[in-house]
Amino acid sequence: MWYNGDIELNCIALTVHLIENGGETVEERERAFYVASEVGKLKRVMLHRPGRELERLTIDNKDELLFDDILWVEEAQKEHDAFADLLRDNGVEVVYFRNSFAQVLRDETIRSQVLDDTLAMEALDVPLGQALKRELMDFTPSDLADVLISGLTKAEAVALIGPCRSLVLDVLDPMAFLFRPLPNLYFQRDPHVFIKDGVIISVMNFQARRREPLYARYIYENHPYFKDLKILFGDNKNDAIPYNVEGGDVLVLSDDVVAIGISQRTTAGAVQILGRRLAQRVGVHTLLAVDIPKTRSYMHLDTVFTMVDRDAFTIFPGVSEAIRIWKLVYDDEGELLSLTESHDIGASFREALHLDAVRFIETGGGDPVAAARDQWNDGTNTLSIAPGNVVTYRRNVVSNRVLRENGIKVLEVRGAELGRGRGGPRCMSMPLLRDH
Ligand SMILES: NC(=[NH2+])NCCC[C@H](N)C(=O)O
Repeated sequence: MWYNGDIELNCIALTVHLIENGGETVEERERAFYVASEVGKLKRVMLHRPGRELERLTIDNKDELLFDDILWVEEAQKEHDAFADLLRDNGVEVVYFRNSFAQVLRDETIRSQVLDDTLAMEALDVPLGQALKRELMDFTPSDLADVLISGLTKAEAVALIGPCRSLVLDVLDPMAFLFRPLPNLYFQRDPHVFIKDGVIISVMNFQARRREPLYARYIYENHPYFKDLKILFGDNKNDAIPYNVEGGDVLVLSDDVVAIGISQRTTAGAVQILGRRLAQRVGVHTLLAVDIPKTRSYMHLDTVFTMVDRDAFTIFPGVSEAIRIWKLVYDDEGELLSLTESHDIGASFREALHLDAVRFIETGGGDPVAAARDQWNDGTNTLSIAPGNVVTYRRNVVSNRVLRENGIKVLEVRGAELGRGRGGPRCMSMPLLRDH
């Protein structure tokens, strides 16, 4: 079963243990969320099962919506369900974004604010916006979540509100969107990322994904399950373009070290603000800023570099020469104590992780053609579910073999359709709870 309906999250027991503490019995709740590692045993993850939003893709809009092809939706759903089942079979609890969103939409005030924010992001005229809002307010929370995710065309809007005197409506084709679909939502890694007991709500680089973090923020600010969560970025009006940051660029290496890519999607300015906030709010004092080429095929750091074991990373060799890396160290107040460029990636990671050595396992096993093919199909985008145990797409035959030859346990999932959106198992999952 992939879909647990509206009860999910409410019924994830926040287990209450009664523990003895100096003779006194106190309650301790099991943590609902905490991430201080890239590879510690994965316990809970947020996913989004791709839905009707993918049926909106056409050859004309796919580029703007950040896709390279038109997906066979049913097949993508089957692949995604198999991915979720594999995680469950390995002891990971799966929480669905859509359900959490539907739960916060039960509250009428929140429904109204979400609709105001959604409509304000599109240039609609006021009477049209108001007419739409009136209708959408009457949707069930679950239906409203679906419409907000799958978008609304002019034809659908007209069917909903009836005739409306509006220039905006008149100029649009029937199939044009009044608000856009969110087909990239199944890449859950990007709009939000947990670091310890905090979350970065991303500022997305492209218009096509800007409503994803907006809806995530409503969940984090209102869902009782996320009570006491610290918001690290994205909750004030200055955390906005051009201070972009996307979750695919963030690697939580330990409870004191985070690596962030400077990429097509994340700017150095945002990285520096984040460095200060991470030190002040969640006690992460070291930040490794990793500058990578700014192109679509390497859109995020996790497309060229992921951690597969406590001392091992997989890396796309095509960029290793181009990578530049800086270490930023902060004090508890968020003062920047030092900023140093390093010319040796291995040494930076070894030192930051307090290890004697780190291993780099090359995508494609040193063959440049296999490496480029596998990187494009997310062969470097591995999801660790335990130290030395990763989930990858089956299609990356060479890279999977090389990982195994290096002692990594590889669990494969089909990604023939899912991969056409340019994201792999890591992009599709957002860890909420991991062991250290
Ligand atoms: N963490 C990642 N690498 N995410 C991949 C996201 C792919 C998506 N189509 C986009 O362009 O935004």
